[in-house]
Formats: sequence, C-alpha cells, structure tokens
Amino acid sequence: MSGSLLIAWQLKDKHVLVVGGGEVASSRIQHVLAAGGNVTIVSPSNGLNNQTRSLIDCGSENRVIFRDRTFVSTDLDGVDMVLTAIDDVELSRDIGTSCRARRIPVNVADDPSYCDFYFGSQIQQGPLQIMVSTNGKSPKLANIIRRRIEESIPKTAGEAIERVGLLRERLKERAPGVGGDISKKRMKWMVDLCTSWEIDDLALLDDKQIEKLLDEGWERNLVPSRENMAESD
Ligand SMILES: C[C@@]1(CC(=O)O)c2cc3[nH]c(cc4nc(cc5[nH]c(cc(n2)[C@H]1CCC(=O)O)[C@@](C)(CC(=O)O)[C@@H]5CCC(=O)O)C(CC(=O)O)=C4CCC(=O)O)c(CCC(=O)O)c3CC(=O)O
Ligand SMILES: NC(=O)C1=CN([C@@H]2O[C@H](COP(=O)(O)OP(=O)(O)OC[C@H]3O[C@@H](n4cnc5c(N)ncnc54)[C@H](O)[C@@H]3O)[C@@H](O)[C@H]2O)C=CC1
Repeated sequence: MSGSLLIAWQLKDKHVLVVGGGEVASSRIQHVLAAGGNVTIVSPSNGLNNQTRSLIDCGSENRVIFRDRTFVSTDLDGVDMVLTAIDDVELSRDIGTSCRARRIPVNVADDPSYCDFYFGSQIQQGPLQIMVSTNGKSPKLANIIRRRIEESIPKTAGEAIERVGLLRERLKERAPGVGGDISKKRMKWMVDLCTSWEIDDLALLDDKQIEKLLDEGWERNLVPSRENMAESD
C-alpha cells in the first residue's frame, strides 16, 4: 500500500470553504484559522454547534464569513480549498465531484474516497507541528499514538525552535547570501550548534546570548558549549 505526501500546506491569505457547522466542521475551522487562512462557513444557523457559533462570533480579525443557508454550487467560486462536514453523504459526494472537476483540493469528512487529502491527529507547540496519519485506516489509533508522542517530546521544544529561529535570522543578517560557501558554512554551524546543545538550553537563549553566540562562536568559526557560554557571562 502506498502512503501520503505529508507536507506543511501554507494557507495564509487563502480562502477555505467549510460546508457544515457541527463538531467536525468546528475542528476544521480551528485548524484553518490557526494556519492563517480565511474561512467561509456555509450552514443553516440551527445546525451550528456551540464551538462553531463562538468561532463565528469572535470572527478572528475578519477572517470568518458565515452564510446562514444550505450549500449552493456558486459557493465554490474563487475558493482555494473545500472541506465538507455535513450529515448528507450524497451532497458531500456531489461537492467532492464538483471540486475535482474544478481542481479545487477537497476533504469530504464522511467519504475518504472523495478526499484529495486527509486530516491527521495533530500536536502544536508554537512553531512545532506534528501530524500522525494512519492513511485512513484508524483515526482513533492516530489519536492514541499522537498522545503518546505528545508525552515524549520535551516541553521546551516549541520555545527552543522559536529561539533557534531567531538566531538563524540574525546569522543570515550577519552573513547574508544564498548558496555557495556562505550557505555551506552557515548550515554546518547551525547543525553543530543544534546537535551539541540540549533542547532545554536552546530554549533559554535570550537576545543577548544570541548576539554573544554569534560574536564568540560564528565569528571565530566554533560552537561554544553551553558551559563555556555560561562561564563567560
Ligand atoms: C480518512 C479521514 C478523513 C478526514 O477526516 O480527513 C477520516 C475519516 C473518518 N473518520 C471517521 C470516524 C472517526 N474519526 C475520528 C477522529 C478523527 N478523524 C481524523 C481524521 C480522519 N478521519 C481522516 C483519516 C485519519 C488517519 O489517516 O488516521 C482525525 C485524526 C483528525 C481530524 O478529524 O481532525 C480525528 C482525531 C483527532 C485527534 O486526535 O484529536 C474518530 C475518533 C473519535 O471520534 O473519538 C472516529 C470514530 C472512531 C474511528 O473510526 O476510529 C469516519 C466514520 C467511520 C464510520 O462511519 O465508521 C470516517 C469516514 C470513513 O472512514 O469512512
Ligand atoms: N472525518 C472525521 O474525522 C469524522 C467524520 N464524521 C462524519 O462527518 C460528518 C459531519 O459530522 P458532525 O460534524 O458530527 O455532524 P453534525 O450532524 O454535528 O453536523 C452536520 C452539519 O451539517 C450542516 N448541514 C447539513 N446539510 C447542509 C447543507 N445542505 N448545506 C450546508 N450545511 C449543511 C448542519 O447544519 C450541521 O451543521 C458526518 O457525516 C459524520 O459521519 C464523523 C466523525 C469524524
């Protein structure tokens, strides 16, 4: 059996249509908003659950539009992605078929064979995202395995990634250029730093220490140990 292509799809400023406003829809809407996308929700208001209702009410900086009615085919106009989560499998499949004809990526919650992509069980810790997929075989096991992974990753991982991200930006400002020797040198230094320091210690890097690492490490072509950095503080 072949698997899926797991990629980090960028939704910022894209338009996502969500058909339905129940429990499954509300989880989809939260994922789209967390990824910076705009959402249009189409569902009769008497079918909204509390979670979807509050997502509509808070509006997330005008990124949520609500249409209080059933789906019409013009809802597909101009959208970049479609997610259906309705209790009407025939209509779900029709929407899936129309999206395919129009080459709009689509997820049909109640029929995997109409999906261009599946959701997975997700962990988010700041910029860190982990998704578990069972390729449609067992969503509940995906959930259970995700919880086990969640227990095993360091609590500081998200913060460490944030800090190292900042260090990488500063390094690129100091030593700009794409490709060639400068890229090779930057990448080797980053690899050495990330492998020799503990995640917990990377999470504690403040702005001053980042500058110090660059002054005393990068500029001299070495990676100081955490202990050496602490000694010279
Ligand atoms: C194919 C896929 C399409 C898609 O939704 O994208 C799909 C399809 C279907 N799910 C169904 C049922 C359940 N789904 C869940 C839960 C989740 N389902 C999710 C994803 C996916 N579900 C995609 C594949 C995921 C993968 O590859 O592993 C998760 C991971 C992510 C999310 O939804 O955001 C989320 C956990 C989130 C978390 O961990 O927090 C539970 C558990 C529960 O409710 O407690 C049950 C009941 C128990 C069970 O069946 O396991 C049915 C009805 C089956 C029937 O009628 O019997 C279908 C349709 C079908 O299979 O035909
Ligand atoms: N993929 C997954 O992870 C899962 C999928 N499902 C399936 O997903 C579907 C949705 O599940 P829930 O959110 O629990 O259902 P629900 O019954 O809570 O919500 C259905 C929603 O669809 C809306 N709706 C119905 N007809 C509509 C139309 N013509 N146009 C616009 N909106 C319409 C209703 O107003 C309501 O908001 C079900 O078919 C269920 O079997 C269920 C659990 C997990």
